[in-house]
Amino acid sequence: MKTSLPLDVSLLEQVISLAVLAGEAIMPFYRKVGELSVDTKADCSPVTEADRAADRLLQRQLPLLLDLPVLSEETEVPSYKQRASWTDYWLVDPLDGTREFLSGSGEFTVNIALISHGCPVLGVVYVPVSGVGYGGLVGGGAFRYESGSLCSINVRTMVERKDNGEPLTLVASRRHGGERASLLGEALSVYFGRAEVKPVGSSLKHCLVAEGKADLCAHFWPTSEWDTAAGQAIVEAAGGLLVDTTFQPLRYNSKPSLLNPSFYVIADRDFDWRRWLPLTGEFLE
Ligand SMILES: Nc1ncnc2c1ncn2[C@@H]1O[C@H](COP(=O)(O)O)[C@@H](OP(=O)(O)O)[C@H]1O
Ligand SMILES: [Mg+2]
Repeated sequence: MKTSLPLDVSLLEQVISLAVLAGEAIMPFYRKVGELSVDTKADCSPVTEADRAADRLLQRQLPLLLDLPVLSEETEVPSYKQRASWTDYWLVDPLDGTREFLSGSGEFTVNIALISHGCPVLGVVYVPVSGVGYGGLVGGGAFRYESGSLCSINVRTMVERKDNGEPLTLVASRRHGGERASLLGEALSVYFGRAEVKPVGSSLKHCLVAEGKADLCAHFWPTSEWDTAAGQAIVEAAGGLLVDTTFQPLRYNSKPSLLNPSFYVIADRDFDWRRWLPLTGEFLE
């Protein structure tokens, strides 16, 4: 379905600027992370004042760019009846990877996506600790942001990977479903000679695929729609895919639950991954 939103690089740059501001709201808390009080949400995941500070900023600023509803991990989710009428909306995880934030690993991100007709059409993932960001306009290119400038990024093909002598690189959650990702890595190494499994927190996983540093991400643990939407836009804009285990792209706001199924992020969309990947995605550890 064609969107009527004014999608261009200027909008993407403005969203990146907001993600940078959200990062600036988070960083003072990160510098004194040992002193932060941590609350636990219904899904047992942690939340802190840093998540809430970034959320407040994005709730205020995003509608000034495009006056649309904002659905966020840190704000009460409207009923499905109410949400179902939305054609376009902002979908936000103000601090993705809160466990990584608390551990001090730096692998946490600000995720902002624009959804139109159930599909991510624009996405930004920003890493406050490094100051590096990623942006994607589906059909309009993907970019890496650093020190105020953007450069184009693309996924790598399996042939490019092989020609460069790189092992097949699989990224997976640092904390969830690790056993299953390791087994998949072992199985793939039988076919591809060498396969490395890299544990990475948050949506950085998707960005490593988008910028040609990884070939695959396998996520066999529940996530919510705000965890994947921005990364999906970036990966698709860079030429890749984010699909469920039947190889259908993830859709958004299409059911009462906001939980995603298991998914794969795929760099080379023309490679016959169906031959090599498990086609069931039960959330097994
Ligand atoms: N049981 C569960 N249900 C829903 N989402 C879950 C979950 N366990 C983990 N997640 C999501 O997975 C994200 C972390 O993914 P990863 O392990 O790949 O880094 C968390 O993001 P937050 O840190 O934003 O809460 C959280 O939203
Ligand atoms: Mg998250």
